[in-house]
Amino acid sequence: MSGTVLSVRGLTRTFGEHRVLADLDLEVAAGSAAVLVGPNGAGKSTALRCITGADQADAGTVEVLGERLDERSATIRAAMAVVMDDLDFFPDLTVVEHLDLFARAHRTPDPDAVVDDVLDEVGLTAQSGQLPTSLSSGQRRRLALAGAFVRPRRLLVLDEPEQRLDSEGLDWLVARLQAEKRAGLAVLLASHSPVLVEAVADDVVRLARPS
Ligand SMILES: Nc1ncnc2c1ncn2[C@@H]1O[C@H](COP(=O)(O)OP(=O)(O)OP(=O)(O)O)[C@@H](O)[C@H]1O
Repeated sequence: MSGTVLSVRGLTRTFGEHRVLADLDLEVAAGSAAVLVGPNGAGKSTALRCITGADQADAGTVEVLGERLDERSATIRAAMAVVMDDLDFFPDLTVVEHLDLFARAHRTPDPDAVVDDVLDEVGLTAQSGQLPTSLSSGQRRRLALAGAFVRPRRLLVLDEPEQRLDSEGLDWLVARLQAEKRAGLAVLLASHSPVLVEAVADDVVRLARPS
C-alpha cells in the first residue's frame, strides 16, 4: 500500500493455552484509520500492546514507517503517539505541567501555544492548575488524550479512547480524529463505540473471542 505508516504481519500472541491473537495482519496508510473491534477479551488491547512494543508477540512483525518495531528507535518514538487504558500521571505535576512536559520532551515547536490550544480543545483550561488526582475520571481521560495531541506524530494509537467521555466529548473525539486523518496521520484504534467506528474507520478489523 502506498503511504503505509504501519504494517503488521502474522501477529500471534498466546497466554498459556489461550491463543489470543492468531496471525493478525493489518496496514494503516497515512490519512486513514483502522479500528479493532470485537467483544471483551477478543485481544484488541493485546494487539495494541504488541504493536506499540509494550508486549512481545510470539510471532509476527510490526513495521512503522518501514522500520522494524524497536522502542529505542528515535524515529519510531517520534512518530508514534500512544494512549492506552492505563492512565499514569505524575502525582505532583498539574494538568498544564504534564502537557508542557510531553510537548517539550517531543520538541513540539511553539509548545506554549500548542498546549494552550489543546487544553482549550479538550475543555481543561479551567483545570490547568489542578493535580490529576483532583480531576474527574472523564477529565483524566481528556488529559491522557491531550498528551497525544501536544506532540508531533505520524501514527496515533488509542485504546478505547471513548471511555468515560460524555456525549460532547465523543463529538470532539470524532471531529479530532477526522482532522487527524485530513492532516495525513495514520490512526489505529480499538473501540466499542459504533459512533466512532462509523465516523472514522476506513478499515474495520474484527477480532473474535478466543475459544
Ligand atoms: N498478561 C496476560 N496474561 C494472561 N492473559 C492475558 C494477559 N493479557 C491479556 N490476557 C488475556 O487475553 C485476552 C484478551 O485480552 P485483551 O485485554 O486484549 O482483550 P480486549 O479485546 O482488549 O478486551 P476489552 O474489550 O475487554 O478491553 C483476555 O482473555 C485476557 O484475559
